[in-house]
Amino acid sequence: MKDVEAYIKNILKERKVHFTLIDPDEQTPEEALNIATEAIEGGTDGIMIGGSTVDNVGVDETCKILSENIAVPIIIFPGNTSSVSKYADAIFFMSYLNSNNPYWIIGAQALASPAVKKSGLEILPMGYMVAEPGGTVGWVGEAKLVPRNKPKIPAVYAMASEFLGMRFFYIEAGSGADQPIPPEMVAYTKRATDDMIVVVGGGIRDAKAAYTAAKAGGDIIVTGTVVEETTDVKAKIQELTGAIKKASIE
Ligand SMILES: CC(C)=CCC/C(C)=C/CC/C(C)=C/CC/C(C)=C/COP(=O)(O)OP(=O)(O)O
Ligand SMILES: O=P(O)(O)OC[C@@H](O)CO
Ligand SMILES: [Mg+2]
Repeated sequence: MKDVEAYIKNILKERKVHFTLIDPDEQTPEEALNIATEAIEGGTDGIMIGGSTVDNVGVDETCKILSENIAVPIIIFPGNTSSVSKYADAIFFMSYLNSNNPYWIIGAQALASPAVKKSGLEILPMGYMVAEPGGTVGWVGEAKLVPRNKPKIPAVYAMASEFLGMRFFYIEAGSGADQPIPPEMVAYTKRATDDMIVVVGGGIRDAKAAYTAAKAGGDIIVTGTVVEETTDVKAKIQELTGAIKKASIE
C-alpha cells in the first residue's frame, strides 16, 4: 500500500486505529498469514512485523507472504538494523529516546539507513519510549525505564520529538507486560502535543484495557502477545477493535 500515513490519518478522522503486532520469531510465515487474515476479519487496521530478538530472514519471509495476500498496510517495527524488508509498506523509523546507549537512539538508525533507502519503504518517523515494567525491550534497549507514576516524563519527550519533526510517538510497556501503560501517561502525552500520532502498546489483552488506552488519547492501539495466546484470533481482535471503536465515538 502507498501512503500508509495518509491511510492512518484518514481513519483517525473517524475513529481510533488498531494494529496487530506479529513477532516473526513465534511462528512460520504461513501461520503468520493465518493470524493476519483472522485479525483483519476481526477489524484490525494494519499488521506490524517485529520482535526484540528477531532474525531478518523471518521478517523478510513473513512480510513477503503477507504482501502477496493481504490488503491492509504492513509496517515494520524494527528490533535492530536487520529488520528491513522491501516486502513491507512502511517502517516505524524509531529512536529509542530513553535508552542509555546511543546505539539505540541514533546509531542503529544510521547503520540501517542505506538499506532502508534501498528498500523503498515509507518512513514513519517515531519517538519510542519504554515505561515500567519494560519487558525484553527494556532490557535489550538498556532503557532508563519511565516510572509508572511519572506521566509527565513521556509527555515532555513527546513534545521534544514533535519539535524535532517526528510524527509518531510510541509509549511502550513492553511486550507481554503484566500491566499496560497507565492512562494518565497517555493523556499527558496526547495533551502535550499538537499533531503527534500517539501509539500505545504492551500488555493490552482485553476490551477494558484497549478501551482505556483509546479513551485516554491513544490514536493507535497495538496488541501482539494476545494473538499468540488465543485460539480464536478473530473473536479476540473483534473484542479489542469493538472496544476501540466504542471509545472513539463516545
Ligand atoms: C530504525 C531502525 C532500522 C532501527 C531502530 C532500532 C531500534 C531503536 C529498536 C528499538 C529496540 C528494540 C529491541 C525494539 C523492539 C521492539 C519490539 C519489536 C518489541 C516487541 O518484541 P517482542 O519480540 O514481541 O518482545 P518479546 O521478545 O518480549 O516477546
Ligand atoms: O505483545 P503486547 O503485550 O501486546 O505488546 C505489543 C507491543 O507494544 C510490543 O512492542
Ligand atoms: Mg513477543
